[in-house]
Amino acid sequence: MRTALTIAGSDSSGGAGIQADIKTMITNGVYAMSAITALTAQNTTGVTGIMEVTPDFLGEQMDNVFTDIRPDAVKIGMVSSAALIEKIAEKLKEYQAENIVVDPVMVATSGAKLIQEDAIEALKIHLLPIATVLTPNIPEAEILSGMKIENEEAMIEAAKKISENYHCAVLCKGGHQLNDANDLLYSEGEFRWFYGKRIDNPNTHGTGCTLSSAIASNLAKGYALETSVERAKDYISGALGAMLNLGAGSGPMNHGFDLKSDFIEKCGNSQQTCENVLQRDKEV
Ligand SMILES: Nc1ncnc2c1ncn2[C@@H]1O[C@H](COP(=O)(O)OP(=O)(O)OP(=O)(O)O)[C@@H](O)[C@H]1O
Ligand SMILES: Cc1ncc(COP(=O)(O)O)c(N)n1
Repeated sequence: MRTALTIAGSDSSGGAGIQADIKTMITNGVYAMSAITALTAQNTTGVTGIMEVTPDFLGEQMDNVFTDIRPDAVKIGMVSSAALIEKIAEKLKEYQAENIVVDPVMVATSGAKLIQEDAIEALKIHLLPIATVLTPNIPEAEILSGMKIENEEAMIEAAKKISENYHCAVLCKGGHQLNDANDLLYSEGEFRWFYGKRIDNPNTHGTGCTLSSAIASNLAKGYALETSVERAKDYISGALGAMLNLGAGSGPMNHGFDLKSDFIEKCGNSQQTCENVLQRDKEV
């Protein structure tokens, strides 16, 4: 069985972070492991507390994983401090980790800041250059590229700039755009759009975590980057289209979505999503 490791923060409400990553990895057919960077006390309405682990303890978790069940892919989510980022980079290099997906989590859907200011610089210096693919949303891509993104041309320009500056592929996610939920992949000088109809679902807690974990799972299974993104986009459309509605704020998605339910009508990739997800379920 193929394996994946998530290095991220725990979300007590189960919608984002480590919990979303593990749910996604299991349903995408890989064995899931975790190295936890911080505990957060949060729910669908907000984050009330963050307790970081020490860099040494994070390193110890990674040592235990890599020296026993080596991950075929690694997903990195919330890492709030520069010292933790440096430790992750050191260990990934030591173990020559492959298929590294970096989701540069900065601000939660609920508005809480999940990264310290100096950690953004550490992210640029230590993690981006070793990433296989980086998955910023639009506000994160604006910070990393230093430019405003107000349309699809600017999305292409920003992704190109980040990719060239940090030598990694960039998937700029369009969930924060006004119209459709189209994501742009810029890799090795080429770009490709992954189109998605905007699903009328206010419960988007953990969409970024879920998408990056689904990409990591597919890379772990040996799919090429473009195919991994395509399959991950189908997965997120299915999970959002299942219209779970829990909690008082922006709620979590349904990872156990049922293909026979009516979600196909609601999600953008329609029949293709259904076929890809059926194929995925067969592989599991
Ligand atoms: N309403 C929606 N309908 C369809 N797809 C969506 C919707 N919202 C987000 N997505 C998709 O979900 C994925 C995550 O995108 P988004 O831009 O929301 O990331 P994010 O802001 O990092 O997520 P998070 O909410 O976890 O912070 C992308 O593939 C995006 O296109
Ligand atoms: C531990 C953790 N990691 C990531 C997010 C971002 O997810 P979202 O933007 O959907 O709140 C979060 N809220 N909590």
